[in-house]
Amino acid sequence: METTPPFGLHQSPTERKHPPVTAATDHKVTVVLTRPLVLVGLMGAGKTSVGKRLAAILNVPFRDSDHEIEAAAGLEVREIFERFGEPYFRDGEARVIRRLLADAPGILATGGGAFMSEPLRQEIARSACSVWLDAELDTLWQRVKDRPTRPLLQQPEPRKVLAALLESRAPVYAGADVRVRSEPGLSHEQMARRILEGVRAHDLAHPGRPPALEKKTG
Ligand SMILES: Nc1ncnc2c1ncn2[C@@H]1O[C@H](COP(=O)(O)OP(=O)(O)O)[C@@H](O)[C@H]1O
Ligand SMILES: O=C(O)C1=C[C@@H](OP(=O)(O)O)[C@@H](O)[C@H](O)C1
Ligand SMILES: [Mg+2]
Repeated sequence: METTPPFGLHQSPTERKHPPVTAATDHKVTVVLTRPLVLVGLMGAGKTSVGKRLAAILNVPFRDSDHEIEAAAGLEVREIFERFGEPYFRDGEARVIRRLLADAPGILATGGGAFMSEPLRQEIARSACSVWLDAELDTLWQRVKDRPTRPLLQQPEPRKVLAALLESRAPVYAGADVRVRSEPGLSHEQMARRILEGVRAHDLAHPGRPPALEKKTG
């Protein structure tokens, strides 16, 4: 069983406006998150729960756009949909994500619909590294079916709704920088470590861009 983080983390000097945040150290190697990791994917993919685990491993801030919207509105996502409608929610979601993208680099879990916005995708591409948590319909359904919190699924035949969303959104999620498959049986911890591997592989494959995870020794 893995018990130690893959590496410690120090925020390095970057061009961001926020000061460095000192984080866990591990051995002599430190790693700096130079831009946010933005988790995208359908409801139930694990953006919120795996994202929290990932942030804990890296000892960086965790933010969830749904949570931020709820805190700002003083209402649950379901209530915002009911009282003000989806377009109102999407406006708030875009505003919140823009704000969080400008924040100190950390893990940002988005709501499953956020990445459908072309302008937001462009902003995420400029200032972050996006990671698609890609799970099969059966896996997603098992995870969301008993919860009343997702307004898009509070209708007849919710599994069909989820299937249709997966079909229409998957090609858009596929535009994320990194794709990590969420297979049944993989724990949150294993998923978080897969994400780190994926981001490192993406960094190596794109030497022209500063890496999202910068390794430092000493
Ligand atoms: N890899 C995983 N292993 C086990 N359970 C998971 C995994 N990923 C997500 N879950 C569970 O599925 C449910 C939905 O996950 P959540 O993180 O809220 O997804 P999202 O934010 O993408 O909608 C939660 O109960 C969560 O604990
Ligand atoms: O897919 C979507 O459009 C939505 C996903 C939800 O977040 P999760 O993906 O975290 O469940 C939440 O933002 C809202 O219910 C709409
Ligand atoms: Mg979530």
